[in-house]
This record gives sequence, C-alpha cells and structure tokens, in this order.
Amino acid sequence: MLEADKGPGATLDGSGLRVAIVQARFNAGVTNGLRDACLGELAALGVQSENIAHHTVPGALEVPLALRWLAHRGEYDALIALGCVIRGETYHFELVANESSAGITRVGLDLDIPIANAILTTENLPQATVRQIEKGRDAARVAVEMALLKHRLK
Ligand SMILES: Nc1c(NC[C@H](O)[C@H](O)[C@H](O)CO)[nH]c(=O)[nH]c1=O
Ligand SMILES: CC(=O)[C@@H](O)COP(=O)(O)O
Repeated sequence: MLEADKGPGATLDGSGLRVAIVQARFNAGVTNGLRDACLGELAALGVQSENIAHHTVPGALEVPLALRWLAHRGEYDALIALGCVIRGETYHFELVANESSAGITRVGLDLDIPIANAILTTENLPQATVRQIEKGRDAARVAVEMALLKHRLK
C-alpha cells in the first residue's frame, strides 16, 4: 500500500527533536534577524529550548566546518546554517557564496544529517533585510520536516 506523503502542509511536531544552529556574524544586523525568526519558528513547531544549541562563527565560509564538528557529535537531528553574503565590488562574493553553500551540502551528505541552509546571498542589504524573517522561519520548518522524514525513512 503506497503511503501517501502528507506533504509540507502536514502538521510538523518537533517536540522530540534536537537542533543546532550555526550563525555567521558577518552582516550581523541581518543574521541576528534570521536567528530570531528561526528560534521563534522552532518554538512554534514544538522544539524545546533546551534541545536547541546556538553557535556563531565569523563568516559564511566558517559555517561548514562548524556544522561538521556538530554533526560528528551525533547529538542532533538537524542542523541550521544562518548567514548573509552581500555582493561587493570583487569576485569575493561568488567565492564566499558558492563555497559556503557547497560546503554545507557536502557536510549534510557526507555525515547524513539534514541541514537547512539559510545563508542569504543578495545583491544588496535591502534585499537581505526584507528576507530575513521569511528565510529564518523557512529554515526552522525545513530542519524539522527533514529530521522527521529521516526518522520515518531510516
Ligand atoms: N563578505 C562576507 C563574508 N566574508 C568573510 C568570509 O565568510 C570569511 O569569514 C573570511 O573570508 C575569512 O575566512 N562573510 C559573510 O558571511 N558574508 C559576507 O558578505
Ligand atoms: C561578499 C563579500 O566578501 C563582500 O563583502 C566583499 O566586498 P568586496 O568585493 O567589495 O571586497
């Protein structure tokens, strides 16, 4: 009998989950907004505050390594990456945006752990500012949904 996938509209119950957040401090005005929105949504989904770890790193390029360290602990059901990369005048934007994203994906696949990537990559600060709340909330929902899916499938 095919088990119907309830899809994203299903009620997500994160009450038994353990989640860790890695936040880049670069563009902290935005990443703090991402953090606050993410924490609020995790609470709304039932994730208990004592089951949420939060760590900061200097910038988006340092996020993958911190995620790897946390994944190796084997203590978390999902990880969340928060950051904000804003284009400047040089190629550095592409390097930071692309390498941080590729590193995050690699950690998730190599260490078999769901990682919600909410590292914003925008052309300017206004684009990031208007997206911080939605993207922070989305990251929380993705982390909870994928952690629950992993428990169902593995
Ligand atoms: N320009 C941005 C950076 N740059 C810093 C790098 O992430 C890294 O910390 C540095 O290259 C040392 O390894 N980081 C961001 O998160 N956002 C940016 O816009
Ligand atoms: C994304 C960045 O690294 C950015 O802050 C760098 O700005 P610039 O390219 O003008 O040095």
